[in-house]
Amino acid sequence: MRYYETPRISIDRFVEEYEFLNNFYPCRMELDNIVYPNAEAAYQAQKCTDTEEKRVFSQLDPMAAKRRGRALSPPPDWDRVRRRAMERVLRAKFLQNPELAAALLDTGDRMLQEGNGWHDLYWGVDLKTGAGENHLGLLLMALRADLRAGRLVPAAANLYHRAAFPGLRICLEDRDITCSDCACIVNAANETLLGGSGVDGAIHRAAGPELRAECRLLGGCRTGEAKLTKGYRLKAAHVIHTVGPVYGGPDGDEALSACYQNALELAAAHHIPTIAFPILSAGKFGYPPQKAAEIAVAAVRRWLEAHPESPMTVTFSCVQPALYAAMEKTLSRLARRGSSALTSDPVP
Ligand SMILES: Nc1c(N[C@@H]2O[C@H](COP(=O)(O)O)[C@@H](O)[C@H]2O)[nH]c(=O)[nH]c1=O
Repeated sequence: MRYYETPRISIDRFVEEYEFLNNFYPCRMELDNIVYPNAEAAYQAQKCTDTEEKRVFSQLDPMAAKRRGRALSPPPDWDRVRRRAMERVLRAKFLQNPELAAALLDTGDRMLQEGNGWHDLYWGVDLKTGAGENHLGLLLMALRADLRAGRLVPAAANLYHRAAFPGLRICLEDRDITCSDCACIVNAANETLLGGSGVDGAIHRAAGPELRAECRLLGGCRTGEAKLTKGYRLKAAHVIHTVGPVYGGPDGDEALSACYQNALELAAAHHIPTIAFPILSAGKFGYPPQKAAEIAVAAVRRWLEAHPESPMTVTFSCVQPALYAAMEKTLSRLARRGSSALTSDPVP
């Protein structure tokens, strides 16, 4: 039985399908005219008084933001104002990402506790001893109550950027793949196909338990292979699950290319016209961003070029700034070579 299948009154770790409650969860939010890629970056930036210093955080992945924030000397009254700073960040995160507000409401009346093993007794509680003040959990529960009572209202849609590379039949977006408008999204699954952390947990949470029930019937999936299910509560009608390789293993790059090619083959066999990929193996499986980006683009290009008659357009959904930058660089280089037009517009 996996963590999220255990019947429970409280949610006492922000992992797997509850990872969206974690400040490391990738999601865009704007605060004081700066757009951040995750709540950790937005929070750590609040330690800076200088706007240009704050702006540096708009490009940081959560771990880099945490490290940089720790190295700063915070304002003298930080201990007094940090809870209020976190409240503003959480409001921005959930009100500007309506799908996350809905997921927070879906936690019902369950106690939210940021159980951790790194002895943060202010924002969370120690998983072993249960000691801690749990301010992050308390703020999330207060926000949930405000949402439920209608005192706070989420935006109608979230903000993201989309770069089109029409000559390549490829787009790049910096929004969460679970919000994709494509007919099919690709899940970076593990071999069990029963859900996990990262994008896998996010897709299972957004699709609902019916997805896990269908996945159970599939008998797992080997690295490099791809399997199709319905999308259930997702906007996407289908999900293709594929298992990328862990970085550094033998034949990993070939297996990674095979994931893209097999997913596209399966999509085409089901007459799926639009498909969104995350950058496979670039999260917990450890591929460096540039390498993962180059393999992703090369594999998709190879398939599209081999199928000129196919109506398929491919979107890469990429919420992490370092990965987005690597993808943009790789696609722009390719588009220039193909002398294709390049547009980049904020949406909606
Ligand atoms: N967690 C997350 C995304 N994570 C992205 O999915 C890819 C696989 O990472 P991993 O799941 O760690 O193996 C990787 O490119 C990572 O940046 N994407 C999204 O749209 N939404 C999410 O909630």
